[in-house]
Amino acid sequence: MQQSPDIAVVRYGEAGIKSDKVRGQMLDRLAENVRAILDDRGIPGAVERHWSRLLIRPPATAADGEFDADAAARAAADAFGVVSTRPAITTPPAADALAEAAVALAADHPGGATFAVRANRAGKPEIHPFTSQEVASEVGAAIGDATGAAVDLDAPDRAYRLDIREDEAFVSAVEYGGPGGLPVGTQGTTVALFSGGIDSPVAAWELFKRGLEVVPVYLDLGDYGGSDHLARAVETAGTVARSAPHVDARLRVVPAGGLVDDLVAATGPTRMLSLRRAMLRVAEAVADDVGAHSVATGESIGQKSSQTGPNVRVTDAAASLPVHRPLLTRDKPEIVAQAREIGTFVDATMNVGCERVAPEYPETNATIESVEAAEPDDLLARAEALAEERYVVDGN
Ligand SMILES: Nc1ncnc2c1ncn2[C@@H]1O[C@H](COP(=O)(O)OP(=O)(O)OP(=O)(O)O)[C@@H](O)[C@H]1O
Repeated sequence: MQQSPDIAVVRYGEAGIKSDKVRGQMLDRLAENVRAILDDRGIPGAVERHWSRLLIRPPATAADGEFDADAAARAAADAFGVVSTRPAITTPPAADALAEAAVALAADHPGGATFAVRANRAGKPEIHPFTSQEVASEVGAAIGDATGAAVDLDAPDRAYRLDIREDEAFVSAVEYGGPGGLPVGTQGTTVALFSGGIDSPVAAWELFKRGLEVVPVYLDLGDYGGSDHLARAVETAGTVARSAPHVDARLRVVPAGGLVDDLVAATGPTRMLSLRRAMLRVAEAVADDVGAHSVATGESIGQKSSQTGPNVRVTDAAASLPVHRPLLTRDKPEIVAQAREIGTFVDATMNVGCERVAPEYPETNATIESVEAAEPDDLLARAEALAEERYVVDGN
């Protein structure tokens, strides 16, 4: 019998609790997304939908030993909608076969580590001559005999998992956590204002996580921006898009230096609000072109003067599409921790971009009237027109 993992088992979350029709559509999409990640990373694997899991098996064309179940499981764990993945050994659904596979996996059981066996059985009860609990203790006894390790059912150092179905079973000792959420492509498209700083990449990641296709838009602020600022945006956009390689999430760059220069010359305390309003209009114009239903930012309430409650009202008044702010209620340390975790945190804080455009004494409690009175009359129309000048930068 096979003694090393020959399959990757993929568990999904919320898609599984939808109505049959919606679940079917979501799982087709999830399977497609996992295939795209495997292709993008050059990992062979045939993705199947199967009962309450996706399975990744060796492709029909794979030579012996060419399929790397662990690599497939690790890659699939990046797909939005996936809760966890496990490289596993396929066995017949019989207790002795399950025990043999588990003992094979226990060959590298760390010395002194405790373990538990978790069994999950589906199918008609009469098919298997055991309950989940009975088979778990039988397999547990075999692992204990082979390794001398102690059982800890509450907080084991390692869990051996048995996924038992009517005609086959899967035994695993390793589990990779996925992001959860919904499969990308199931919730339409949004245009995200993307500076490449700490917040907007995390916001884009959160939007992907809820199944949206994200089109990132960067405004090049001319003398207030800089090539390193743009390079950072390209790099972080590429990092976020790695989990959805079949979606066109390349950075759209809009040359906005002239508009910013004029805004700096014309405005004082309300400048950042006018800039944010112009940004929203650029994003809306792009949204119209790409068929997006909304726009998004990385703003968090009260984090900056332009993001106070009253000021958010003023910026939103320039938009007609819904403005999504996935980080609205998040604290900065949490956002920083998440940026590190998803790989978008950039160490050097650049003193470029919005920080340099900001006035010395920014307004924190603006009214729509005061902002409109200060900003150039043609600002929003000019912002819409600028969207036409966008170009695409591919970070990969
Ligand atoms: N140059 C830019 N191009 C596109 N969007 C931008 C740009 N600068 C800011 N934004 C958008 O405006 C939001 C608020 O920007 P601001 O600089 O005030 O805050 P921030 O918390 O530093 O954001 P970030 O960390 O995302 O740069 C950003 O999250 C982003 O959505």
